[in-house]
Amino acid sequence: MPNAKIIPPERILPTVGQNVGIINFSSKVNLKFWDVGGQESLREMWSEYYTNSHAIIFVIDSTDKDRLLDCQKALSNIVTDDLIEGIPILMLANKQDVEGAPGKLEVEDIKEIFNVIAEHLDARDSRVLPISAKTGDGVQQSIEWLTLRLERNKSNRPPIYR
Ligand SMILES: Nc1nc2c(ncn2[C@@H]2O[C@H](COP(=O)(O)OP(=O)(O)OP(=O)(O)O)[C@@H](O)[C@H]2O)c(=O)[nH]1
Ligand SMILES: [Mg+2]
Repeated sequence: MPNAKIIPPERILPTVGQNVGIINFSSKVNLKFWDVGGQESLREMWSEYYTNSHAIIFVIDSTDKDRLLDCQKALSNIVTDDLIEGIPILMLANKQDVEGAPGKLEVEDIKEIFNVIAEHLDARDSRVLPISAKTGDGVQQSIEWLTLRLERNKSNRPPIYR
């Protein structure tokens, strides 16, 4: 994103509380993000956010095959919660910049696995997109996808006007 703040990798620590960020997507649309921790012990807090969320972004480490099953379980728990009924879910296959890691998953494989979970979501929009948080590749497209879905889901979850 052109106006995004870059945080040096050595300053990124596991999230324990929450990080809040705002992206001014256009003159009319501001997106507010709550970045919450993914550690097992912190997951029970996720549902606290559901009623006030307009979308969920689920970030997957594409270089870590061993944690895929864990990701699947976590995502299944999210999508079966009634509190998020109808809201778009974007799954990001992150770390696409890493070449040739032994445990790396192809985006196609990630899509296949996560689409099986997403199939259970009635009319809800969901998508797996490749990104690199490090290089920024794919981030713009992901935000565009999401913004379009938020627009579509406006009557179900109206935006907050300020
Ligand atoms: N190469 C590469 N490294 C990344 C990328 N995204 C994150 N990392 C690195 O991966 C490590 C973990 O990143 P975090 O952002 O802490 O991961 P997280 O999913 O937020 O972890 P929790 O806060 O515990 O949920 C850090 O060392 C990051 O610098 C990426 O796209 N490419
Ligand atoms: Mg984090």
